[in-house]
Amino acid sequence: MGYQFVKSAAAFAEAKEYIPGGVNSPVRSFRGVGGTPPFIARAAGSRLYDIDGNEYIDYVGSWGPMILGHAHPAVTAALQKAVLQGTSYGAPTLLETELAQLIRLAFPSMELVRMVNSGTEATMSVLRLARAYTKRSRIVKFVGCYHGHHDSLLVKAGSGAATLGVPDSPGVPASVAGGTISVPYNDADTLAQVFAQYGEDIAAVIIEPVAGNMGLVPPCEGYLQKVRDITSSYGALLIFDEVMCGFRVAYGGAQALFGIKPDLTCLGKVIGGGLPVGAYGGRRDIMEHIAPAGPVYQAGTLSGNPLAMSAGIATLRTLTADPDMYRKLTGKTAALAVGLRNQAERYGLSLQFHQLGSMFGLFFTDQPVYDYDSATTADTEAFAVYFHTMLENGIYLAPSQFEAGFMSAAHSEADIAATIAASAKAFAKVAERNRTK
Ligand SMILES: N[C@H](C=O)CCC(=O)O
Repeated sequence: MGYQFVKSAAAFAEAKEYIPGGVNSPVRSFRGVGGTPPFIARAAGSRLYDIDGNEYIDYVGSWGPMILGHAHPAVTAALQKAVLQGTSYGAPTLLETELAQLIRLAFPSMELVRMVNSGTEATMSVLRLARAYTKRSRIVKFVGCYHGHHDSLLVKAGSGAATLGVPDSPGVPASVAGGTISVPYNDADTLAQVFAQYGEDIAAVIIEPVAGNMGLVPPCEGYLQKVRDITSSYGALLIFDEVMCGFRVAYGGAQALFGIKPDLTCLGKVIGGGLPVGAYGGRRDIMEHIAPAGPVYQAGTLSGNPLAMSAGIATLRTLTADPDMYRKLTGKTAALAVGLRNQAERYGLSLQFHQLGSMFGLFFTDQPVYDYDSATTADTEAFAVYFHTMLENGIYLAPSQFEAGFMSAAHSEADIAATIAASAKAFAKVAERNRTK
């Protein structure tokens, strides 16, 4: 008997009566691949369990935060301890300073750190800061990079927006979007041209240094240094959005991996251990413009929430307790990459498989993928066939090839072998579909 989604289908129908599209974030609806999203009942280690009783090896990891796996004992113990002491105070705690210290140890460029509640909030706040600090108005972003859903950055966005084909959402005022210039990722020449034209009015460049929201697209060699040089020469700030790749491609994120020092950095996901959190930080002279140290207003009732801080601290301390943690994460992800590539080759499929640290991405195209346009040469129908075959064989992937996959410390060699075996079946189906279409 294969996987059944009877209870999930009923739950989805009921959810649509109360929640727009039945979900609280569009990508969860499976709109890009079709079908019913499994409603999840619980998770442990590398596994998800849905309300129909199906079990999955999970490579979504709640879209990145679950680097230790689900319900890791260190995280659940920290949460159990914290919850008994109250869930929110709206007042300073020692936990906030402790997490800020851990973040600065990992990301020395973040001399001061402000906690917020999501990655969107971090990128939204950091743009206000950049505009205030530089007294300039324009922002540059990269086509296909996604920095959350606030107005200034929901312009040529990746993630759910690209998946759904609505890169510019209705409701984003033209006057706001007009202040954001979008340029292709991995193309330093176009960035230089934009600066030649608008450089005196560009407050900041915001970039996912490893683009995880158009699938996984790493920077070309030397590219980030060029972006750093261009921004510095015009006095614009360089903002690394490491919400996704921070603590993923290396403990110190892309800035440690590639040796580039941004002026400001945004974090989220891993630093909350699965609870809602975000953070931004950077050069002290810039961050001291944030209220109450300075005049740039930004606030939050739940910012620095003790549960989120506790889960984040437990996660970062567990990550550093094992000196071999990142070598193992990278090794497992590489083993998955090799296995998938071999299976794809066996079925005569041309795929682009990218991997960096514990992140990976897979594109059904024979073209090299280095930016949004090349990513969208990928065959989304082939991906949908692959995705559903994987799901029905117990492998839970992001329901879009324009989203990265994530390995966790909890994934075992047996999990990886099972994933490669399921991929053989899925690639066979894609090859069959290609023959008959
Ligand atoms: N790519 C998005 C965030 O990282 C996926 C999560 C979402 O949109 O719900």
